[in-house]
Amino acid sequence: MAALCGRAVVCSLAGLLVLFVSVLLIRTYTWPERAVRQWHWKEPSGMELMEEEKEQLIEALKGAIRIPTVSFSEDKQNTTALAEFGKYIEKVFPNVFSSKLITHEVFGNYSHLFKVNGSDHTLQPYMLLAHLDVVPATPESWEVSPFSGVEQDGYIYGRGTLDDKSSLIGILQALEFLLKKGYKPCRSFYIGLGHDEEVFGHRGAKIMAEELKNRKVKLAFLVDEGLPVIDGIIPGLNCPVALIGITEKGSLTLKLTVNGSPGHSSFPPLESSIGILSAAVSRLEQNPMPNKFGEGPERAMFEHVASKFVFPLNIVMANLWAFSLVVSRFLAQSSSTNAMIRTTTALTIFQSGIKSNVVPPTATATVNFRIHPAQTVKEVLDIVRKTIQDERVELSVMNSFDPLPVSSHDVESVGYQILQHTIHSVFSGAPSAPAVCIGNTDSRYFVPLTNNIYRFNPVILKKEDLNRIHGLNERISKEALERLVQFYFQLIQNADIDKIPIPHRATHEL
Ligand SMILES: CCCCCCCC/C=C\CCCCCCCC(=O)N[C@@H](CC(C)C)C(=O)O
Ligand SMILES: [Zn+2]
Ligand SMILES: [Zn+2]
Repeated sequence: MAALCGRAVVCSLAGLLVLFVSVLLIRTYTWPERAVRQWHWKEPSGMELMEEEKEQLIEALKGAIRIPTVSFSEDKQNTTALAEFGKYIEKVFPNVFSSKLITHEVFGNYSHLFKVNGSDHTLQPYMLLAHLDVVPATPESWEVSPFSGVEQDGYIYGRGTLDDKSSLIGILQALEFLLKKGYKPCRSFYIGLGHDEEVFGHRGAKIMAEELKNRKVKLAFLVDEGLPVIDGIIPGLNCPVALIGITEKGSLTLKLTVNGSPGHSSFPPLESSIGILSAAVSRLEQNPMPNKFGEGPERAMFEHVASKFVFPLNIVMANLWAFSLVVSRFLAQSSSTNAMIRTTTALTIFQSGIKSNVVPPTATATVNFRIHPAQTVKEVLDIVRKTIQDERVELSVMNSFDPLPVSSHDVESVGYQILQHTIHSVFSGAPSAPAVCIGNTDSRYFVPLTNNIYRFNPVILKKEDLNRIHGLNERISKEALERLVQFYFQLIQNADIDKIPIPHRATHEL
């Protein structure tokens, strides 16, 4: 009898195992199935750049890099360089500045807004954004001078080659080439070039967005800087994947202050302001914010590209219902993937002390949190207070905003589809996936103008290149720059698609 029962249990377990494995395999090899509306795309013209055009483009970027448009802080920018940059683009892109189709305005002295008037006024306009300011660079740590625009081994080096002068030059150069070829857009579009993105964009993009809102402009979609085409960044993902930022994380910057008792270092207080503050920031770093994998759009990103993972990770990614815990733990291991799954905590400034034998009265620290889409500023603040648990540490909010709304990214979404189609054709069939942009962009000021904001940088980035952004030896290959221009060249033409998509056939596609 016992043997019979034992056999029944074994059989049931075996049955369950077979069922489990079948579900995994079915979901892996038939899912995700998404009925994709196929649109009638017109073939954009002039995909290949001529040698002369390539040369013009490379020189245009090098010249832009040589103008040190550095933003140090909101009140400290290289305004001479910002003004020079305005004159520079006017010289390098004469057709953009003289075309009868285009109007040009300057905001906040150094930001530029262009409107390219299309022929079909029934189509809602769209907008391309980029910025001309850059973060500072420490020349002594670079292999080449950061503002020399030097070319080495097929790369152009310099601050801004990735963030964001490449996109700025790419957009204007694509438009310049199109105008030269006699192209006239159907759909109107705006180009916004902010001059203070790196220091919050209050005088550039924010003012431009407010003015467009006053003019009652509504945008079909907006494309700004953001996530790249990642290559080799997620282990096991065996092809380049374009990440389209459909939302961006919120941000909270806190100043922590401890006022202690100052005095002679020969009879120090039992607890100094530095000691109390150090313990507080250490607690914040040692206790990361909760892992939120699966509660925001990051889960859809992995599902979109599940089939591109190597075996057996393809099975794991297609079955996050079963494996999300293990995947989230795995993603927490590296800084770039960790940023996707939780609110991050970055200790960025620590200040105290003036002399080795003086116990300082005050210690301050700045902590910057990037808020996961499933959390809010308020929730993060509550966790911070509970984690520090020390009344002697005063908290003050320097700036904060909640995560941005999630833009539409379904088969009916005109902007997303235009972007996805353009990426597919320019990046040799690379799949794209909706994702959370971990940094903040000027595009957040345009939320009142459109529900469809996409943050995408049309450049392939490898793991070893990630730290070049805002880091040392920032560079772009000449090939990548050409591809970036082709991207905008095609995007502008693809955006002329009719506002009502024509159903063609349904298929299964990423
Ligand atoms: C699944 C893991 C994929 C991880 C991919 C990570 C790729 C990271 C590459 C680029 C980072 C995105 C950068 C987006 C633009 C950020 C621009 C910026 O620096 N903005 C400032 C704004 C601030 C208000 C001054 C910022 O600090 O965020
Ligand atoms: Zn940028
Ligand atoms: Zn930046």
